[in-house]
Amino acid sequence: MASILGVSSLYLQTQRSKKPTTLSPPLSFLFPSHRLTHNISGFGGGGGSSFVASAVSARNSVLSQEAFEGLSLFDKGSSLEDDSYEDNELEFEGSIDGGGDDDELAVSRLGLPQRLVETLEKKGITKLFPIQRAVLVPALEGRDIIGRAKTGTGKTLAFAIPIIKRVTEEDEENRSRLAGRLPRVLVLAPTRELAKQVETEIKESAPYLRTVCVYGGVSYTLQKNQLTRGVDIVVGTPGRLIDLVNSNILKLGEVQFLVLDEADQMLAVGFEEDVETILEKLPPQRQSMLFSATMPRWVQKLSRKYLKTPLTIDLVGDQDEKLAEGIKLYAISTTSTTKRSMLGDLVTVYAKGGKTIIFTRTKRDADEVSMALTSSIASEALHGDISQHQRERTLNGFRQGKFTVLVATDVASRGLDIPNVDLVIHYELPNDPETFVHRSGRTGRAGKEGKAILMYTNSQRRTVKTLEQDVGSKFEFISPPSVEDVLDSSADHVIATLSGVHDESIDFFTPTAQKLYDQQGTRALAAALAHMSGFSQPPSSRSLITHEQGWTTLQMTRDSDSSIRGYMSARTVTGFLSSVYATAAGVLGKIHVIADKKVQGAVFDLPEDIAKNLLSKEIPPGTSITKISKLPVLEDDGPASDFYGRFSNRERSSRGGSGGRGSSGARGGWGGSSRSSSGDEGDNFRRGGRSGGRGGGSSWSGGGSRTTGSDWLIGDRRRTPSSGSPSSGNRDRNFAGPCFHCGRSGHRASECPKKQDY
Ligand SMILES: Nc1ncnc2c1ncn2[C@@H]1O[C@H](COP(=O)(O)OP(=O)(O)OP(=O)(O)O)[C@@H](O)[C@H]1O
Repeated sequence: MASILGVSSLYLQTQRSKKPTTLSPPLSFLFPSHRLTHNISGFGGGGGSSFVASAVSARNSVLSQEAFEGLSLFDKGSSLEDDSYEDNELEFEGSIDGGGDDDELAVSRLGLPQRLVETLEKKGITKLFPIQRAVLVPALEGRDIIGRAKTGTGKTLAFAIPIIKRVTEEDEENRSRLAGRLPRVLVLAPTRELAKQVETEIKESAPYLRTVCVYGGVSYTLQKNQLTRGVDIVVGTPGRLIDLVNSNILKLGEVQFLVLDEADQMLAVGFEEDVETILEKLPPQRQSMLFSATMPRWVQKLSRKYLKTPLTIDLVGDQDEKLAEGIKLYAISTTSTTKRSMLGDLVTVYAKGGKTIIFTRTKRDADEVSMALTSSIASEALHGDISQHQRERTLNGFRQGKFTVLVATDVASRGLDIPNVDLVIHYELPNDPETFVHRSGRTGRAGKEGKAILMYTNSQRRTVKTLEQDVGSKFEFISPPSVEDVLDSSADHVIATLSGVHDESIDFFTPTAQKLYDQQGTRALAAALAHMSGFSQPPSSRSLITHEQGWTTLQMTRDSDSSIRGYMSARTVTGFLSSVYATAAGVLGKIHVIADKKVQGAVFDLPEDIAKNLLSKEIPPGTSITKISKLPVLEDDGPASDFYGRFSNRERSSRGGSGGRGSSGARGGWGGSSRSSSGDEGDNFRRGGRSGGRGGGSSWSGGGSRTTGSDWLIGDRRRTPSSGSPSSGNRDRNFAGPCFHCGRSGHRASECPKKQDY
C-alpha cells in the first residue's frame, strides 16, 4: 500500500479558525469518500463549523475505503444533517493489535509533527490503537466528538494526538510562544489521579508544550505561578479549576479545544454544576470532545447543549462483551470470616509476584485489608481520606514496584493507568456493572493479558449470574488455592526474584553456598527457597471449601462398581463417617455433594488432625476417602440462572430489543445513569448484593444435621480447630435422609441392615 503515499492531499478549512488545516498525504487514506460527504453536509447543517474538501482523487477514495475495511470500520450510514447526535454515529470494531495494513498506520506515517512522532515512539507507541485511528481524522477536521471505547484501549492519546498536532502546527506557523500566554486546551477529569495521569501522558508526548495540571488538595500558589507563566494545555478537576477561574488566575478566553474525560464519572462524583459553570465560560468557537463509558441523562444534556453536531465514535457498541480482550474472569465463593485470610493466597497464586489491585467498597475495609496483608505481602491503601500528598506517593510507589498490592476503594477504579497490573481482586461486589468493568479494566491494558477475581458470598450467587449477563463475560468458578498451589507459586516467585540478585552479592555468598551444598546437597537450597517463600514453618492445611486454616477437605466417593446405589446427600456422609470413625462425624465442617452424577460423591471438611486419622483408617470396600487439592464442580456450584435484576441500579432494557443499545429510554444512550449515591468514593457506595436468601442449596453445616428445618445454609462456620469446638462432642442428629450404603431412608449407615456385608 506504499502507493497511498502518493495520493493528493486533503485540504480542509474550518470556519471557526478561518485557517486551513492540511491533512498530510498519508492521513488522507484514512478518509473514505463516503464519510467525507457526510461530514461536509453535517457541518453545514450543524452550524458549528464547516470545511471544504478540495481534492480527493478517485484512487484515493478506493484506497481509503480499503484502509477502513482493513480496520473493520463501518459507517452506519448516518446523516449529519440531523441535529441529534445519535444519528451521527460511527461504530467500529477492531482489536488493539489491529490488523490490515498496519504499516500504513504507523505513527511515523500519519503526517504528525516529527517531534511528536519521536516522543510517541520513545514511549513505545508506534502505531495507533483503534479508538485513536477512529478519532484522528474527524478530530483533525475540527469535529466535536463523543467517544467510547473499552478500558485501557488508549482513549487519552485518542484526543491528545490530534490536539497536540493542531497546537504544535499552530506554534510552528506563529512561532510566538509568549510568556503569560493563555491556554488553548482544557481537559477536565473527574479525579485528581486521573488529571495527573492525563497531564503526564500529554507531557511525555509533547514535552515542548507547556502543560499544567490543577486539582485540589495541593498548593494553590504553585499552580497559580505555573499558570501565570504561560501555558498551552490545562488539565484539571472541576473544583479547583472553578476556584482559579473565579479568582481570575485562569483565563479561559482562548480555549480552542475542550476535552471532557470520563464525563459520566463527573456526574458520579457530583461535579455536574462545576462542569457546566466551566463550560459556560468557554469561547463558543471551540472544538469539544467528550469521552464517557455510559450516557446518563446529564451527559446527554451536556452533549446537546455544549457540543456541536457531535460525531459519536463507539467502539463498544452493542457488543455483549464489555471487558477489554485479554481479561480472564474468575469468581470465588467466600464467607465474611474467610475472605481476608484467602486474599494472600489468591495474590500469591494468581499474580505470581506481579502487581495486584484489591478493590474494597469502604475506606475502612481498604485500610484493614491492607494492614492484614502487610504482614505477608507489601501493600498500601488508597482512598479519599488519605491526604493528596500521600495518595500520590502511594501511586508512585506502586507504579515503581516498591510494593505489589494496592488496596483501594473505587477512587482507583476509573481511568488509572498503572502498567503491568496482573491481577484485580473485587474484594466486594461492585455497586454496578460499570464499576465492575472499570475496576477489572485496571488490568489487561494496552492489549496485555490480565486476571480479575470476584469474591462473593453464598447470598450473592445470583447476583454473580446477573453480573455475567450485564458484562457479557463468563466467570470461571474457582476454589481457594490449595497449600500445594501456594507453595508452587511461592517457589516460582522466589525463583524469579533470584534472577535479580546482583552478581557481586552472589560472589560474596558463593563460598558459604558451596560449603552448605557439600554438607546437605539440594536440601540446603530447598531450605533457602522455603525460607524466602515465607514457609520456614510448614504451612497449615486449608479448607478448599471455606479456606479456613487448620481444616482439610476430603472427598468421599462411591466406587463405580459398588453395589451401593442411591441418593447422595450430606446425611449420607455423616452416616458413613459415624460408622467408620464417629469422632470425625462429630466435628464435620461443610459438606457439598459433587455435581457430576456419574461420580456419586461428596466433599467435606474435617479438622486437619482428624482428617489425618480418618485417612489412616481402613475404609469399607465400595467407598473411598481421599484428600483433594482441587474442588470438583459441586452441586449448585454456579449461581442460579433464572434471576435477573437487583444487582444494577440502572434502568434495564431488553437486550437486542428495539433500539438495541443497552438501556431503554435514553436517546442515543448507552445505559441509564450509573450514578452512585455520592461523590465520596468508597464508604457511600450502595451496600451489598442481595442479602438474606437461601444462597447455595447444597451447602450444609457439619455436625451432621440441619439445625433448623428451614435453614439449609447454616451460614459461616465460626468455630476453629484451635478453639476446640469442632472436636467437642457429637450433636444430636436426626438421620431422616437416605443411608449412604443402601440408599434407603430412615436409618443411618452405621445401622444399615446391609452393614454386615463388609
Ligand atoms: N497506540 C498505542 N500503542 C501502545 N500503547 C498505547 C497506545 N495508546 C495508548 N497506549 C498505552 O495504553 C495504556 C492505556 O491507555 P489509556 O490510559 O489512555 O486507556 P483508556 O482507554 O483511557 O483506559 P480507561 O478507560 O481505563 O481510562 C497507556 O499506558 C498508554 O500509554
